[in-house]
Amino acid sequence: MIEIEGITKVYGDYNAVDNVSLTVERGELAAIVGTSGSGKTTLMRMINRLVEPTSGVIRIDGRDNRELPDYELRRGIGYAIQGHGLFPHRSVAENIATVPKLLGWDRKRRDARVDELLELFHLEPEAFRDRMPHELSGGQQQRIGVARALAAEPALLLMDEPFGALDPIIRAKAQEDLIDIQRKFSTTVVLVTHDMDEAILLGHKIAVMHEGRLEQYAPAAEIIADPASAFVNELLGTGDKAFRMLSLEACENLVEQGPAEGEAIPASASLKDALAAALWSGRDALPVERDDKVIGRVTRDALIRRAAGPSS
Ligand SMILES: Nc1ncnc2c1ncn2[C@@H]1O[C@H](COP(=O)(O)OP(=O)(O)OP(=O)(O)O)[C@@H](O)[C@H]1O
Repeated sequence: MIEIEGITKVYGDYNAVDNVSLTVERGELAAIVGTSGSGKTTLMRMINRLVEPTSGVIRIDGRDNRELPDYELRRGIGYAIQGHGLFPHRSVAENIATVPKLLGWDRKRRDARVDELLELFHLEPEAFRDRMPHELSGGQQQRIGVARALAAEPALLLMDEPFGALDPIIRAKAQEDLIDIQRKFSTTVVLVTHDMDEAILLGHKIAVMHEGRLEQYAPAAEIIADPASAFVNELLGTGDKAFRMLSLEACENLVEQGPAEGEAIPASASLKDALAAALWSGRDALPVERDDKVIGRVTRDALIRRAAGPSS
């Protein structure tokens, strides 16, 4: 659990982060979102003390993060950044094993962990462990960057725009990987992004920053239905709200019995994807399937009704 209490960072006479308080529960993913220069990165870097706060306290699992020397604190916290930051003259395996080595893990344990992580990120260990970073694609480098951050099984992972530079397809894959890994290991994650769609997809809670202040900290559904300020509303984009609402729910929540023709949609697909498929294929209803078996249908009318805001 991370408790941020009244944290402020002043540069000159400018409050880059202004009296922010929020708590991230253990095993939760908090997405910090906001415009450029709103203080997202500064706030996150105060958690692992890459930036020292001007005032306020940050506690990690109940302990003030100033109790440990900063290098020791950072060994216990995974950190992944945009552009991955891999060591160019170290192999993939050496990069991933950086923190385990500092922590004194023996060779056998390090090698096993490297292979385990490569497999987790769908990179064949035999083919990848001895490559150098320049022998990888951008998307592969990015995955190695995240694997390195996870290597010592940190309970806490900080990610600063980790998928910012990826193309949309690789980005979607990397986001799925993160969701799987976060669930599997119950890692507490703080992720900085300027992309509201990414925040809604990944965040159990979303922190909206504006000019150093925290405008709202709440689950996505609450932020969409009840934005705390004009700025939050603007960031959500009024025109996109209906679709954002639909993106939060899976088809299985809207399944009904009845006829439907054509290609089925998976029960785990979002309502937004279902509406898109219905509109694109001109169908009034889509079959919904789970484990290759049709379990019912979703209708276009029901999807449209579900997209209506709270005031309608
Ligand atoms: N070391 C520094 N010295 C002076 N000002 C700084 C320093 N680091 C950040 N700032 C300022 O603090 C403000 C917040 O910066 P920060 O990097 O936290 O924003 P951000 O929300 O992460 O932005 P972006 O999305 O563009 O990365 C900015 O106005 C920035 O110029």
